[in-house]
Amino acid sequence: MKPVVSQQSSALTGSIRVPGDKSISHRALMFGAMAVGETKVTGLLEGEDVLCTAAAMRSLGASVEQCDDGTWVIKGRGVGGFSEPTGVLDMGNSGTAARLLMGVLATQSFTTFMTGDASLCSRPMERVMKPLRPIGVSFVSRENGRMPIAIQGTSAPMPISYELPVASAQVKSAVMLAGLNAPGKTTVIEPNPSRDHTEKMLQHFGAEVEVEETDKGGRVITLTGQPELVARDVIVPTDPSSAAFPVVAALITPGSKITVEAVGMNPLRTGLFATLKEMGGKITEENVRIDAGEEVADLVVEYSELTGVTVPASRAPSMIDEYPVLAVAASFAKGTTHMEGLEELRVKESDRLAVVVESLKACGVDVTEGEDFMIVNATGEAALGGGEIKSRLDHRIAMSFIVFGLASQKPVTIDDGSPIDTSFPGFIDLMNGLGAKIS
Ligand SMILES: O=C(O)C1=C[C@@H](OP(=O)(O)O)[C@@H](O)[C@H](O)C1
Ligand SMILES: C=C(OP(=O)(O)O)C(=O)O
Repeated sequence: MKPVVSQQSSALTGSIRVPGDKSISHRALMFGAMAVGETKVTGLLEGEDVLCTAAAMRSLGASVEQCDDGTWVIKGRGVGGFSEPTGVLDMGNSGTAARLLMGVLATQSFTTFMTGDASLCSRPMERVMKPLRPIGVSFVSRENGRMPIAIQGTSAPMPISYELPVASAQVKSAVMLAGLNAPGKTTVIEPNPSRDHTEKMLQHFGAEVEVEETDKGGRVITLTGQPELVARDVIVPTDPSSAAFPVVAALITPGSKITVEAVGMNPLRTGLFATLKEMGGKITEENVRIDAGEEVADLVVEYSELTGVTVPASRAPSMIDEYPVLAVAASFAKGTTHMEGLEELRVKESDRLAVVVESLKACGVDVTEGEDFMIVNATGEAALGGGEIKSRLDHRIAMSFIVFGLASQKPVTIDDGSPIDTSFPGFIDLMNGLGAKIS
């Protein structure tokens, strides 16, 4: 346990760069390990979640090394070429690592055992097992589809077509990764588009992936199986989900003006920035460019008097990990912020809906919890603070309430800041470099 105290800070100023994108980093390691040749990755997030993926790839027979200049080099095994690991794969705290790997392992003709920490072992895996079974794989899990699990991969995979019942890039990616090693075409239909890093990066590695928009705003993704993936260099952009914390911190801490450089601006990831602008947040995108196929911009952010808004459910997939920190921004805004379509928050590292509501209440905020919505009422004055927050193995809860404490009247205490290392190593030092008072 690493307790953290966050105190009212004077204006945040300066320029920072947050670490690499977590979603893209996992995929770069996995796809590099399935490609033929040597893949070089720059800007990889060296957070615990991604390091679990690196360790899993090594256990499956790929070579994954970090060079002195910070580049990661992966020597891949080909799409169906992994070897049976001798031990249990430990995916730590990472839902993305576990679920994407279940897709990869579904078509490897051996049995893999997989586990994770207490948070990951409480998260639903049936959502991935259900579409994968018709491909030919079988699973043994704890009750209710919880990890640890055993994955008995098939040597004769069948391609499938699957319509996602929830907007989940992890489920979409698991099906696509299983389809990679099946003959013929695998199709995933998503009613509401989720992050498209798997589609983009598989194309980058030479796979045939077609994406069609439907009349109703959904997407049909078709992958042609059994391509030879060819090693490619990957430049990982910085993570908009990590940029979210300094951005909200600057918006709510009076007098602040900061620049967050080279933020990944994939349109399926930027729902939070759109929402904060609607609330009156002064966020300017400068130097907008395309870096290695992903959109990137420098964000200049100034303290702003925010106003409450209604955030529609349709926006949830593009900001699914950002609701905890949006709820913090809403606590310093004038009026009511109504967030809808939040059912997926209940199955993240913690039940983020319940934990955010409980933590906001501990900090004196007027908040209402519904089955799939949250309403925050605030006056626009500095929120009270003073709460003692339990981070519950959830990095985003820890960082969100550290940000809260920077602008609240009383300090906020977090019982354990160590989960932050899963996605944002160096977070506290980076924030303190801007003038934050976090100890
Ligand atoms: O595919 C990904 O990289 C991710 C997808 C999202 O999860 P779901 O697929 O469960 O929505 C997100 O919450 C997670 O942080 C990363
Ligand atoms: C939900 C998250 O990640 P994962 O599902 O990979 O654990 C997150 O980073 O907020």
